[in-house]
Amino acid sequence: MIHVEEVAKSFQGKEILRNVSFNADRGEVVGLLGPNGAGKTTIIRLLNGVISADSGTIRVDGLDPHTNGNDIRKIVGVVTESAGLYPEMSGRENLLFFAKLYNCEDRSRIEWLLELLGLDKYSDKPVGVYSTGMKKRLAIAKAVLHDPALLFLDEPTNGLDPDGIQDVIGYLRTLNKEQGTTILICSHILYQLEEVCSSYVFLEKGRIIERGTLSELDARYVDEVILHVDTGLRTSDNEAAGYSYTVVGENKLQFRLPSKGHIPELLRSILSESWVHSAQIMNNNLEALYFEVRRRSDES
Ligand SMILES: Nc1ncnc2c1ncn2[C@@H]1O[C@H](COP(=O)(O)OP(=O)(O)OP(=O)(O)O)[C@@H](O)[C@H]1O
Repeated sequence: MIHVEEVAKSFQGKEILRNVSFNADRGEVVGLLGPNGAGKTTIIRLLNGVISADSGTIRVDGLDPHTNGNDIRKIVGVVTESAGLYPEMSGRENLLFFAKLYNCEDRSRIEWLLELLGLDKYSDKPVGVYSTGMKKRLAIAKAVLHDPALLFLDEPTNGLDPDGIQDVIGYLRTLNKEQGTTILICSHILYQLEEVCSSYVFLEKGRIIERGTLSELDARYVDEVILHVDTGLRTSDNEAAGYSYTVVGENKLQFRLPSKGHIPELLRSILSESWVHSAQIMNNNLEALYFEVRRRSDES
């Protein structure tokens, strides 16, 4: 669905993207993760045909954004920081206005989207009084009015509280599952969206430093397992089943194990002495992997 190969882009002689290559298959949710200024928004603008690449190949559903920008914009929805909503108009009026503008007026879809995004109760209120989260949700509704096959989201969780983030994750997951929408999400705090992404592309200073699914990244980057066990166990030598531990909180022990294969043996041993309420691997979530990928990239 998205094919990017060896793309380069400079602004005023300054290289912003270099040798950028990645793919997204139909129905995938890809997270594009990188710090401020890495070039994430520039990639969205290239994919959407708003700007052109200096070199390399870009295809969106087989189309070249440089020459087929208008066709691409028919099948793509974009959610950016500036949603371009009219504050004096209600949520419903905004959606109706843009649906007419885009030539896709479908009142039942507008009502469905207002309900899906939890805005039906506020649909008659002016957007000027909406909270940041409500505006963000309305921006998503606006972007998918024409039922796009592809959705690009630039920092969709900026300014949202934890409830708002959970809501956005839920809506994106529904759109992906129910409509089969392929989604590209750009963020510098993407680990909030870990539950919705199927794979990740890591961008740093305009270069792709890593890509893969969470389990592929886990296999590549997690050499030892840092395990936190919530247990009543205490031993005089700070060891359990031959593994040493450090106490990192009330009833919380931290073990460093050579691999996941050692976890059952360790837990069996602890359980024979005391209770265990939980055991959690701390270094294989997206946040931990993100920092590890960047650390190793800095070293090389
Ligand atoms: N039109 C432009 N003219 C000149 N420089 C630009 C232009 N657009 C982007 N840049 C520069 O390109 C770099 C990458 O910008 P971009 O907005 O793509 O980064 P980003 O990864 O989306 O960052 P953020 O997380 O802050 O949104 C920045 O240094 C930015 O100043």
